[in-house]
Formats: sequence, C-alpha cells, structure tokens
Amino acid sequence: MKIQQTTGGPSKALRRILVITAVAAEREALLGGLGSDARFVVTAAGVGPVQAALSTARALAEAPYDLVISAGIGGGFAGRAAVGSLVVADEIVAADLGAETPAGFCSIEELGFGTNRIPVAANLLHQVVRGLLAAGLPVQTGPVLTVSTVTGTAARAAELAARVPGAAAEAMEGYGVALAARERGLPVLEIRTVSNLVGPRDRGAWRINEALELLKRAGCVLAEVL
Ligand SMILES: O=C(O)c1cccc(C(=O)CC[C@H]2O[C@@H](n3cnc4c(=O)[nH]cnc43)[C@H](O)[C@@H]2O)c1
Repeated sequence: MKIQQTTGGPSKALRRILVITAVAAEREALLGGLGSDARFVVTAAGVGPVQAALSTARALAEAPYDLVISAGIGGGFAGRAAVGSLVVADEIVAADLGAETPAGFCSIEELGFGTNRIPVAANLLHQVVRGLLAAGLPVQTGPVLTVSTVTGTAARAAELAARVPGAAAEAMEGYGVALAARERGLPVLEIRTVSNLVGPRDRGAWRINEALELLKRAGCVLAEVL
C-alpha cells in the first residue's frame, strides 16, 4: 500500500474540491448529498481513464483546487467489497496498463515507462473513512483498480486479484483523474460505491440505484468531514 503523506493545516482549510464522476447519474447523486456546499465542483467527465484525465486536466487548468476526488459506482472484488458497500482507495492502480508477455502481464513500471500506482492523501483518506464509519456506512479501504475494459469473467477477476494483492474494487476512471491531479501536485482520493461484483458479466444484476443512493450518503459525509 502506497500512501502519500500530505502536509499543511487541517483539511477544513480545503476551499475548493473537484469531484470527477463518469456519468450524470453519479454527479446528481453526489450533488444530492453535498447539498449547498459551494466548495465542491462536481463534473461528469465520461467513461474511461482517458476521458477522465482530459476532463480533470481541463477543469484544473480553469480554476484552482485543493483536492481532486474520483467518485462513482464500481465493481467490488468478492471477499473484499460487497455489493452495497463503499470502497475508499488507499492506492489507485492502472491494472491493465502494460504489456502481455508469454510469462504474464508486465506493468508499465516493470517496462520502465512510469508508474501504474498513484498514492492517495493519507490524512484525507483517514478523515473520510472515519466520517463514513461514524455515519454507519459499510466502508473498507484497499487498492482500487482502473481498467479500460470492465471485467466479465471469473478468470479475469482472479488474474487481476492476483496481480494486485488486496484489490478491493475496480472502475474505469481513477488513474486518469489521479494522473491529472498529480501533474498539478494536488492530493487525490477515489471513492466507489459497489454496484456489482467483479466477475462474470451480468449487467442486469447491477444494483445501480442502491449504489447511487449510497453515493448520495457519501456526499453528505464528504461535505461534513472535508
Ligand atoms: O444505467 C444507469 O442508470 C447508470 C447509472 C449510473 C452509472 C452507470 C454506469 O454504467 C457507470 C459506468 C461506470 O461505472 C463504473 N463501474 C461500475 N461497475 C464496474 C465494474 O465492475 N468494472 C469497471 N467499472 C465499473 C465505471 O467506472 C464506469 O465508468 C449506469
């Protein structure tokens, strides 16, 4: 687990916080929880890490921010994050960025082209988790994987879980958001509400409404604790 230690005063000093979701329904859910807290700007950036990185970079170029959060629904790894629970990333990992080789997956880090793993702001992570727990919400921390293809088989789920020990959830935007934040030297968090388990594709079984309701409750906590 890689966690970036940030310095500075208490995070109540956060004056502007950029929250990036993929779709409008996630944005609306968060806004419902954030209420009238004007410190938060919530943008629906589109699906996938590239779109997320572009939109985050654009927003950060237009106005100053103190914190960037990637948020939305996600898939939970069986035994780590149940449907209807929350995951706060302790590390944001680009899980499929690299090369396939006959000997297995080789990350861009192993290839010498940068890093697959972006640390989160430890103090803010703990502050948010404490707040979620105090609100009685089921939350766990762990690596959240960013993938460009939603996992659709048990074999792929097992492969990713082995590639990133402790992987708690997967989604499609975190690494893009985190890269753009890192370019500006800003701390980043990723928060996912689990709509489905990572594994054999069964889109009809995704509990999207429940996950969006939980996202709204998480928004309420963010406004309280940040
Ligand atoms: O159809 C709807 O009403 C609806 C409402 C809100 C969100 C959606 C999405 O499909 C969001 C796509 C978004 O969700 C993340 N996600 C969710 N589960 C997974 C997964 O198992 N693996 C990877 N990503 C997942 C992802 O970040 C997508 O951008 C629909």
